Amino acid sequence: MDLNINKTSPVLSDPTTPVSKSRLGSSFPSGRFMMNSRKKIPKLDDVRSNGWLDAMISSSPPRKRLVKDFNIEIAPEDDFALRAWMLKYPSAISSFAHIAAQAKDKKIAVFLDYDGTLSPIVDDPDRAIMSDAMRAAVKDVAKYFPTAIISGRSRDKVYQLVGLTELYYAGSHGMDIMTPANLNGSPEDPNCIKSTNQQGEEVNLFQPAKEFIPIIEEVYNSLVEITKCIKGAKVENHKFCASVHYRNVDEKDWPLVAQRVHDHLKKYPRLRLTHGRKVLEVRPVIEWNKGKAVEFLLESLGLSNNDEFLPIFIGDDRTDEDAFKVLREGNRGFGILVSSVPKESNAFYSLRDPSEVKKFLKTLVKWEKMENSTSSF
Ligand SMILES: O=P(O)(O)OC[C@H]1O[C@H](O[C@H]2O[C@H](CO)[C@@H](O)[C@H](O)[C@H]2O)[C@H](O)[C@@H](O)[C@@H]1O
Repeated sequence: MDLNINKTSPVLSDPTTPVSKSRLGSSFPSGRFMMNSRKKIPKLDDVRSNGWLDAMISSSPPRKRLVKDFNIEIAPEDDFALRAWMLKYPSAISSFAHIAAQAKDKKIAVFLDYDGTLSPIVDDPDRAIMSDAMRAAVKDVAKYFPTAIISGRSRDKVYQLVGLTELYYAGSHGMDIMTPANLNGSPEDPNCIKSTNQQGEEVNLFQPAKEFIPIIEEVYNSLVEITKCIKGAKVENHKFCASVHYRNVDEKDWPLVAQRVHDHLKKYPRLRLTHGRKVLEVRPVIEWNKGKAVEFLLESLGLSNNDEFLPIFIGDDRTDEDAFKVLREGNRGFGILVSSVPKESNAFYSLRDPSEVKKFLKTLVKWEKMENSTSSF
């Protein structure tokens, strides 16, 4: 399908990593590895050599290690690796004094991912429910700091899961951002439209991939179709992107998931694929990601002056790295990676899991309250 891209669109005219070329190899024979009960299981050399399988295997800590992370059993070599990693990405809780020193005389802005950050990773994406205690902690944070959720899920879905009206929401990896209509500094952008939120208030919607809505709908339907015979596979439609989950697929069938998605996406050169935690994310080839969304929100919420504001982004996923990178490279603020196992990251600090995220958010509020009380003397 050929999309009619206008000049103001951030769509890349010459996509650097279209699914049909580059990383995935253009010589992939279509249908060669399609699942067919009468055919032998294919060799799958291509998905291996182009890195898809490695990326899929390393996309989330294996269950055995997660069990270790709950201190049930830690092998000495893992313990050593973890401690070495923690020196590079110190705990945001134990380093709080350092964070507070950086935030001195600045206003913190808080950006939060949802899955794996505010809610624990669970097998069924529809059951990734945030605890009441976490909701209360986020609500409290939003009383003191501008706070936004930037999720890979659709904006409606993440709002439904979080349910707090005091936050800003960006869904579909930042391709769907809602901000109040009355804000100063909302950029005059052709991708911005006026709308109303669920409370009937006027809002601005920034949707840089809106021309992709029909294609995502189409590809979602076909992905459902081509994965329906792979036990455990699940596809989600996030309006501006789609997710193919393989967490519940038997590991021996992961190559089939990869192959089917790969072969299918060859028909869509304007869509690309990124890896999340046991999920393949199908998204438009536009220059837009969570990092751009952070920049957009800082700008439109009037928080972009580095001398006045310190943005913090907390996330657990590869897609959060774009946000960490923007903050690190712009020397603006910093990322906090949520991980219980060593991972290379553009974040500065780490937290092990959502319960530590909650603790960090509470510490932030406590510190801000203290700062306010001492500054009023
Ligand atoms: O940016 P996020 O808010 O972290 O969203 C990323 C993806 O999160 C969800 O999938 C992940 O969490 C699920 C529930 O714990 C888990 O089952 C799955 O394996 C994870 O990848 C969501 O379902 C995806 O659509 C998001 O893209």
